[in-house]
Amino acid sequence: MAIEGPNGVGKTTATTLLAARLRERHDTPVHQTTEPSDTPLGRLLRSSEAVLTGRALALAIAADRYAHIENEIKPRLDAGCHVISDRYVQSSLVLQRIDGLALDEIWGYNAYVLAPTITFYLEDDPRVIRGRLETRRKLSRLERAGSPERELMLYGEARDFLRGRGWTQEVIDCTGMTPEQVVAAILDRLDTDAT
Ligand SMILES: Nc1ncnc2c1ncn2[C@@H]1O[C@H](COP(=O)(O)OP(=O)(O)O)[C@@H](O)[C@H]1O
Ligand SMILES: Cc1cn([C@H]2C[C@H](O)[C@@H](COP(=O)(O)OP(=O)(O)O)O2)c(=O)[nH]c1=O
Repeated sequence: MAIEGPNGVGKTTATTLLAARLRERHDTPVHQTTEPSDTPLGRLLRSSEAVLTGRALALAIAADRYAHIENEIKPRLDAGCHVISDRYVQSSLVLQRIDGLALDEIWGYNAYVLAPTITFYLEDDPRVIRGRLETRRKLSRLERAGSPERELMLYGEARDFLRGRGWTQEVIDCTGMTPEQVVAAILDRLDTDAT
């Protein structure tokens, strides 16, 4: 499954907590991962954002994603793990648009990825998200170029786009929720699907 949403909404917090709660509940192993991937290529991308922009970044991010799927996600799924990714294709459908690309072009680079069983989109009041970003010491180039309002809007468009392609998606309205409550809402939805 994938956890998505604007910078600062709480993706990493929720992904980590969700992995912990799933580990407590199930015998099935849980693998927590992130994009860009935790590999030399992923780390290179994170440190190159000033010089890697637009189409070059979109292609490099897509290459990292395909390698992530082949080398990490698929083998874990084949071994029977639950895999939770903090960011996935939808991040490209939002961030690469902020970087000047059209949705169709970005999708063209990502069209062969493995569709998640479900994607959770975290949303919150943009003022709350902005308040959190202001406490970060250093914002990335794309964090500075975008805004919580714009990212929320573009995530909505990404969702419409993927709905047309049959992807299973769920919005979690995190307004006023603690991380535990956010994860409880995700687990509720997973339990509903399981019954
Ligand atoms: N539900 C929440 N309520 C209050 N603060 C939160 C919540 N979720 C995350 N945070 C805090 O907000 C900040 C950004 O969270 P993070 O998980 O890093 O966001 P993201 O991965 O989406 O950029 C962190 O300081 C985190 O502790
Ligand atoms: C996953 C993904 C990341 N990125 C970029 C945005 C950021 O500059 C960088 C790192 O992502 P980000 O999640 O913001 O990093 P961190 O975990 O350090 O907060 O990768 C894209 O441009 N497109 C993508 O699809």
